[in-house]
Amino acid sequence: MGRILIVDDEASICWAFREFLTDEGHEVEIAASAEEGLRLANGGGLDAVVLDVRLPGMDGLTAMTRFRERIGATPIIVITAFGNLDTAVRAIEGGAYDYLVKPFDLDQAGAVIKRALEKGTPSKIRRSEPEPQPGPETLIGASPAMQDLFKSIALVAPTDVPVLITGESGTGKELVARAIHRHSSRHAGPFLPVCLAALSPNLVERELFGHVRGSFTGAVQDQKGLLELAHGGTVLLDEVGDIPTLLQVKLLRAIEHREVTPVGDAKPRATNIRVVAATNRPLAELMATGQFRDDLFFRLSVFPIHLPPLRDRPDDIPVLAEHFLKQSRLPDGTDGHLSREVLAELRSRPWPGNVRELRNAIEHAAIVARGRSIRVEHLPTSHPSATIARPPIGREIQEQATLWAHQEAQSTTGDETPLYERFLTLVEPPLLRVVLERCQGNRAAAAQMLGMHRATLRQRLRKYGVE
Ligand SMILES: Nc1ncnc2c1ncn2[C@@H]1O[C@H](COP(=O)(O)OP(=O)(O)OP(=O)(O)O)[C@@H](O)[C@H]1O
Repeated sequence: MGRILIVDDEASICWAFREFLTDEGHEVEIAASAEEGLRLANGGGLDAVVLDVRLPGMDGLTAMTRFRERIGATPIIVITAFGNLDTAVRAIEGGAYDYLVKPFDLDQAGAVIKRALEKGTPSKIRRSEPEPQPGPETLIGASPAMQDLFKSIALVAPTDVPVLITGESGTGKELVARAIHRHSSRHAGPFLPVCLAALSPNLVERELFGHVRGSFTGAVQDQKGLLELAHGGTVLLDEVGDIPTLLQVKLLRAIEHREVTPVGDAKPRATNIRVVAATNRPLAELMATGQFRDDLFFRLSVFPIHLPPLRDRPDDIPVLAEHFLKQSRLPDGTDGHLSREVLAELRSRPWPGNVRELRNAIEHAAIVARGRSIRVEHLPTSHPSATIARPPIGREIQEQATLWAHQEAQSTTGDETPLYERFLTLVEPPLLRVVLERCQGNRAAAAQMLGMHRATLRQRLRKYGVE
């Protein structure tokens, strides 16, 4: 049990905390401002502090340093009413044990306090500069998913572990990778993105690892690869699922041993890089089909971050749209806000191209509106939801079949039916049904379309009970 100081100017929150924590057997002190909290902290004997960011007078983040002088490593849990990446990073860097975004429930807060009392605060404390005005690299978001994302970035950035960012095209994977780099100790080093899907397979090796003179026709001089050029910084391996299988071992070696061997060279060279990988294809499925090595996957995904599609986080649409409007050199005469009708229209669209498509739509509308307020008719026409990017269906079937085969091959349920037979029972009936339908029930035509003898077709239809 501990003595906990709550610093919040909202009386209802203090009251709720007092009730809840006293019931749990803790002793609770309340302060309505940072100044009052600091005075109470002077008395010593605290086991944890819960500190709101927005306070009258001195704000919570500024007060953190002062609290640290008084309470040493005692855990501080920060509460914020709205989160952005800057708040998250400053809270974590200031040595906050964790932070809670309002509204939170008391059970959640209680669990965080309990963990803090058990484990204490991580010792690494570093000051950060507040982020400048929002710019093209600022991550914007108001949804719970984005709040979680800010927290993940704040937690993972100062470490050196590899991060795997997944999400559909245009959800902001590269922006997240840049934010991780910017808030890491490597921020003064280079950030080098490489899109593996854009390189031909034989170029990938040279691009990543470099080459030495004479290693192939045209190699007139030594050339460092990206993994060496990024020494001291971060490499973003975009579309990492597209890296040729043979190179995956070499990449794993580079990450694990921090060394690269250029094409045509025998001696490895040391390189100190952090790898962030991104993909919009599910790597687990590529692994199932043998296109992606398990060991590389586990190495890259030490800290996975998933970015949900924009249609699943509509609360981000208004803040993103107004951010893009401000970025698009707002003409005079508008106040930078969008009307209720425009916001409603934006929220109703499916955004298959995600945030990228939204940004393009706002830029388009700003041009068409020519300095006046944007109206619904200024927006480009919406694409129907059917255009939501899906992988080619053949590939999907192959991936599903592979997953199924892995599962069945391991299964011990004792089904006596041979595996091949069971597989056909899954895939044949829909095929036969569709073909028969197309041939309007004419079995001879269906057999011809299927390339199957009529008697075989008849026998299969009977077996599956297809009419
Ligand atoms: N949360 C966000 N806040 C502000 N801008 C964003 C956000 N998410 C995405 N964007 C903007 O949307 C565009 C696409 O983002 P980004 O290139 O990072 O996506 P991606 O997921 O890497 O896409 P792809 O898979 O096609 O490479 C960029 O202009 C980026 O600045």
